[in-house]
Amino acid sequence: MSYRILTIDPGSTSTKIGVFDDEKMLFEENLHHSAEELAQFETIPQQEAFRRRLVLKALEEHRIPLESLSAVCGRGGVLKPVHGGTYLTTDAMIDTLKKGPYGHHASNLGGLLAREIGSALHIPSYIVDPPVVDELAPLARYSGHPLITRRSIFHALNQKAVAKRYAKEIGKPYESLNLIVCHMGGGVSVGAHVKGEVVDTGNALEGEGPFSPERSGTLPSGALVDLCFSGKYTQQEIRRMITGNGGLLAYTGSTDMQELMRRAATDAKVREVIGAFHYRVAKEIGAMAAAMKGQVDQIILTGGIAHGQETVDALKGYVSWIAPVTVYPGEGELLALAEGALRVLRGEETAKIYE
Ligand SMILES: Nc1ncnc2c1ncn2[C@@H]1O[C@H](COP(=O)(O)OP(=O)(O)O)[C@@H](O)[C@H]1O
Ligand SMILES: CCCC(=O)OP(=O)(O)O
Repeated sequence: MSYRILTIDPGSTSTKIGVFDDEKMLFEENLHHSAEELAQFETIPQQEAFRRRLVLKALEEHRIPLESLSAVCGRGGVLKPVHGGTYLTTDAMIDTLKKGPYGHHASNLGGLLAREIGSALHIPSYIVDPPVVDELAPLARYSGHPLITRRSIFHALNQKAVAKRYAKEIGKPYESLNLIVCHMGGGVSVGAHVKGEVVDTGNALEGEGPFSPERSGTLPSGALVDLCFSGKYTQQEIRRMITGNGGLLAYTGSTDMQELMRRAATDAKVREVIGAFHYRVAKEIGAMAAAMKGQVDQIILTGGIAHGQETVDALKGYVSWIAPVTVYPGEGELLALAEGALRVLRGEETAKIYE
């Protein structure tokens, strides 16, 4: 039996979609949304109908009859902490994605879009490995103060997908390996994958880990408190410094690593900032190696920035003494969504229920 899956990966400025016949991609498209288009919506969930119309238009343009779809699978979202796997969209999930009690992120739209399109067609809708996959070991939850517990919010979908891809390529089960996966895109996350579970990572969405193109990562807490109470910034402005306007953007005015690499040829300041980015990412990989007591089979670099040879070379220079390095540039999120839905449709896995 063959299945046709519509996959949807919403980002802050685009919605990536793909249609798969089983594992074979029929097409993928990156639907860009301008700042003006999105400015008409006050909240992320309010963008759902606008993005849905564009998704349905793209299906029409690619001559995919809606009745030919077997299931819809979206990337999402910031839910309460859950274990990895494929989740059926439920009313409880939709309520959380709309209200955002655990956080707001464009991926919240993945579940909302999947559910709306799926229920109109009377076909199942799912999400797979949302960013809130939480498999942290007990010790990894300690922050340093009992009022603050560390959270696992990371690029779970792509990290798990590349880790499983590596396992498949070397012919071993994912559950038998110790891997450090480093995702470098608009956000950056580093995960310690021990025998199939991400036992340590951080909140890559808000203020933990290395800085990224648009996020500050961990900041010295005393200095941050001083900024918060300086009277110069609103709460929203501080939050934007941490997520959206932090990291490479704050230092250089750009989130585009390719552009920055070009500028670095003649601009010593930009060269140093890129050097600091590599240094900070490498330190996080080292921290995960320590958490794994040095028992690391492989380090995997992934995300858009892993396309850059300078970054790959710089990181190898810092961390290849820990373990060999494999590079899977870009992100396989659409295929990972299709595979997650297929495992359930084929009966290889039971869809989990978000309560
Ligand atoms: N060939 C490349 N070399 C270096 N950086 C690259 C290359 N291609 C893309 N990037 C960088 O990857 C980043 C975007 O990564 P991506 O995974 O697409 O992010 P997201 O999906 O989170 O928006 C940008 O900073 C972009 O400049
Ligand atoms: C860390 C949560 C997921 C995330 O940040 O994704 P993006 O980098 O795509 O925004």
